[in-house]
Amino acid sequence: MIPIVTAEEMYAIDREVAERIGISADSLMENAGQALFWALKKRIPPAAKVAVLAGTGNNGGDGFVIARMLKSYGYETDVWLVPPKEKVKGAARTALEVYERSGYAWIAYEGKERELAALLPHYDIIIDALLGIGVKGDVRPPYKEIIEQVNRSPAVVYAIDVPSGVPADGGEAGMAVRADATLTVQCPKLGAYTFPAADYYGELTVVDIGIPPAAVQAKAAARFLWEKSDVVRTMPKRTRSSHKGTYGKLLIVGGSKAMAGAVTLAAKAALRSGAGLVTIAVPEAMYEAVANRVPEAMCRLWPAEGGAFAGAADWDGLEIDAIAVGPGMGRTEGVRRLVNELVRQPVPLVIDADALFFWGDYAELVRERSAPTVITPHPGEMARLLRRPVSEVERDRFGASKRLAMEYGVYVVLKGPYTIVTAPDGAQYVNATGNPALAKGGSGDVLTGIVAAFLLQHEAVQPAVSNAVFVHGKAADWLVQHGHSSWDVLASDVVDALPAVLTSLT
Ligand SMILES: NC(=O)C1=CN([C@@H]2O[C@H](COP(=O)(O)OP(=O)(O)OC[C@H]3O[C@@H](n4cnc5c(N)ncnc54)[C@H](O)[C@@H]3O)[C@@H](O)[C@H]2O)[C@@H](O)CC1
Ligand SMILES: [K+]
Repeated sequence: MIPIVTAEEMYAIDREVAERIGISADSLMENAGQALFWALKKRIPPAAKVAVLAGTGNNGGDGFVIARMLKSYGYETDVWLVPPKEKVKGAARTALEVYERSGYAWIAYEGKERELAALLPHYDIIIDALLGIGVKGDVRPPYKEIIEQVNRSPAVVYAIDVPSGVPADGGEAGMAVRADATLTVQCPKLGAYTFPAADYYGELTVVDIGIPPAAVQAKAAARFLWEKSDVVRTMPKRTRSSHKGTYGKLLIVGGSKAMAGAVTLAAKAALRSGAGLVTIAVPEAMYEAVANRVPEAMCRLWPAEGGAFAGAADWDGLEIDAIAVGPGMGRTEGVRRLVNELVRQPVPLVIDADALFFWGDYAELVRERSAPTVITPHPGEMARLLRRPVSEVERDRFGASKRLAMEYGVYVVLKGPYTIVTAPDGAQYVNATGNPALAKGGSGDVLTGIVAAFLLQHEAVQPAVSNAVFVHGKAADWLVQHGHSSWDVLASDVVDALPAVLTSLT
């Protein structure tokens, strides 16, 4: 799990490292520049013509350490310092002076503006060390003009820490570097996972500069990238002595005449994800539509009214270990009553799609539940739950998820690129698998099935949910790597790709 931080947390970590642990700011910058250089060296061909663009702050300081190493290793490198030298202070000043004493020259941008503009299109590589996490507001001249020219240049652009001009914590970027790749220092910043900021990053690489984990833990909120190694570590093993009961009895409640496929997709996904026994409960009017679609699942017909649930459940002889409710069930009065009843059941519960529509009715009941509750809203549904505009949710996905999870004691899965799983204690886990192939009806139903199945098989809820989100995204990634485009993938293809993904995780 790689910690993800805000700019404020990163500064607090730096202070902790300098003041309590005793690694000076100068040493830290030297370590950072060295580590960044080795990461760049793997990517820069020996004959490349390189430009390092350095700004006023410590981001520019990183640039000078990198530039010194590039020169020492024989790379043809021009180093442009944007501000007048006297403006460079602290650790960045040290890095600049060490560079000079190593016998290397730099070019002052002031007075040579036209020269840089003429040269930028001719570099093979541009290293963007203009502005880091200290950027405030819209980028001012002369950075604005330089960034414009960088973005027009055909060179490969590597951004140091963050693409210059992009707010570290996310949000609108005015003028900002559009990097081919970003090498971020020690911890990715929130903006790397928040759109539109994330669009500027290109491929993200985290470069460890040797900050002790204790310093990060002391100063950063519990917010992590959930990676493949975390999935492999936490996926439950299936034992030889197991039987179908070991893996749980899942009830999936959903469907209406207008939306027959959702519930069968969820059921198939749950079975493919290892659920022991799956029963689907659908309005009785839907028998034709679901019968034998998933022969491995059992089917319950509950009272219907106008093609949707009438509101009554039938628990007769039904044994269940978890419930998933929502896929394709519509938003009728009957559905409202039924969802209210399901929330009262003392088993783990996944609430999705139309069942979330009635959140206002049963949110207080959810707060009192003793079994875990997982809700899986997309940003539009999330906005409704919070009674806020969607744009506000999109700007602050981390904050919005955390408020909801902590207020109601639920696990929140805020869907979208970089789905965030938030636990009731506020800890957050970001998923980086998935691609635009998932932007299609049915994707959410598949996810609900996987989440519910994993809940039944994992000891702890958060790994179950995060693993489900990871696997769901990975299945879509597998498809586009194996003959599919991101246009053609169907939700049922995602289910069919689960075997390939699951075998790669054990
Ligand atoms: N000890 C540390 O603090 C470390 C910092 N590191 C690097 O230092 C960076 C942070 O350093 P700083 O805090 O100096 O921040 P920056 O390097 O982002 O520089 C901030 C400076 O840029 C200028 N600026 C701010 N907003 C601007 C705008 N809108 N338009 C034009 N100019 C603007 C101001 O002069 C400001 O002082 C990180 O991103 C990382 O690259 C790394 O070296 C690791 C260690
Ligand atoms: K930068």
